[in-house]
Amino acid sequence: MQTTSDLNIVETRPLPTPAALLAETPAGERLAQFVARTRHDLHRILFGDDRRFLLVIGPCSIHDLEAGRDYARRLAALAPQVADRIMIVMRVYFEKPRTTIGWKGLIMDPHLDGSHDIETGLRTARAFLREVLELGLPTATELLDPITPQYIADLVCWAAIGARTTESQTHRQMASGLSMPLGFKNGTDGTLKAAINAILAASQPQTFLGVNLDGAASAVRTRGNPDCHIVLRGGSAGPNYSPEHVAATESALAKAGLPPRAILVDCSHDNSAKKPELQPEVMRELLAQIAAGNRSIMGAMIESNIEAGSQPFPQPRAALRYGVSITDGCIDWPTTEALVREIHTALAVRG
Ligand SMILES: O=C[C@H](O)[C@H](O)COP(=O)(O)O
Ligand SMILES: C=C(OP(=O)(O)O)C(=O)O
Repeated sequence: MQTTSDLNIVETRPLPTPAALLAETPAGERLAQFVARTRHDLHRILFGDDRRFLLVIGPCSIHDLEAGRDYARRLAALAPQVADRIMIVMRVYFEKPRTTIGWKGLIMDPHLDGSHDIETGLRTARAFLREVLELGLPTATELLDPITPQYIADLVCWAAIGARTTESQTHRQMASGLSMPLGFKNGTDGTLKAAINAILAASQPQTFLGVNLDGAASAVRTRGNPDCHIVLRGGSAGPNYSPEHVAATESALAKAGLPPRAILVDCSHDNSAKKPELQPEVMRELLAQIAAGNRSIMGAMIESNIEAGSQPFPQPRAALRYGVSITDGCIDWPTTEALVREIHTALAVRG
């Protein structure tokens, strides 16, 4: 018989079920309460009932657990000092979308050697998210593979759909079933349409193919996620955080029948021309807009790590420098700490 399928498949390796990994690393009642409370607070910040500023901040990706812990401990010590005006949520990013190819994150390749031990990746991601929550720090992550959420979403307070997948029906359907506030990035071309369509689609009930907690292929029916919003990250035509861009975003949201005041600005990516050291300047520009009366910039995203910049990858693991990103460049910890304090001071104008 002529074989007509799986011609390009090398191996299909079954994974533990989501239920098995959840039982192995349970959230526990205390952390589940913390996640639920944080999501509620995020909803109130994003949609206008809470005057705190949302700051999603942390490494572009987690590749070294010890450095990730070190970063999380520093952020957890800083967060309470500014908590009256800023809600800090740590970027705990395990899935990296690539423009062409490259390391796809700790879930896909936890040993950083191309062995793609996804089982260990999922297990490690769950355990690390729990550690961050244990520090009292809310968690943020990008959700990329549509099966991943079953393994980790209960430990995630805020999620992003990235610029490369905002236009994907698969991701919009997945978002419609997710339980946390979720930001859709604008497309890599810098236009808003895909993100606005995504918010509309994700707010509606959807039915799609997924897996249940026992790992069985399932038809998943959703209610729609009412807590989706836009994230401005710039695009190929340049940044999109100026007052004019923000005003245009407000009117595009209003025209689509969406709340015009739930905008998060990513200071990194094309808003800083991929030069991480420019992020504080972008942030200062946002603070100037807020001081001038802007009421729609509800928060910002910053890529920050222990050390500045990024390092080439792949390279031998032993040669990697501690605390330096292996994906996008970041600002270092001293810059981060000073910037967070500066944001806190500047936000006094909002009362
Ligand atoms: O935030 C991370 C990157 O910008 C994104 O994953 C794309 O990376 P790449 O263009 O290096 O593949
Ligand atoms: C991949 C990311 O961003 P974007 O989708 O905006 O490129 C990210 O925030 O890690």
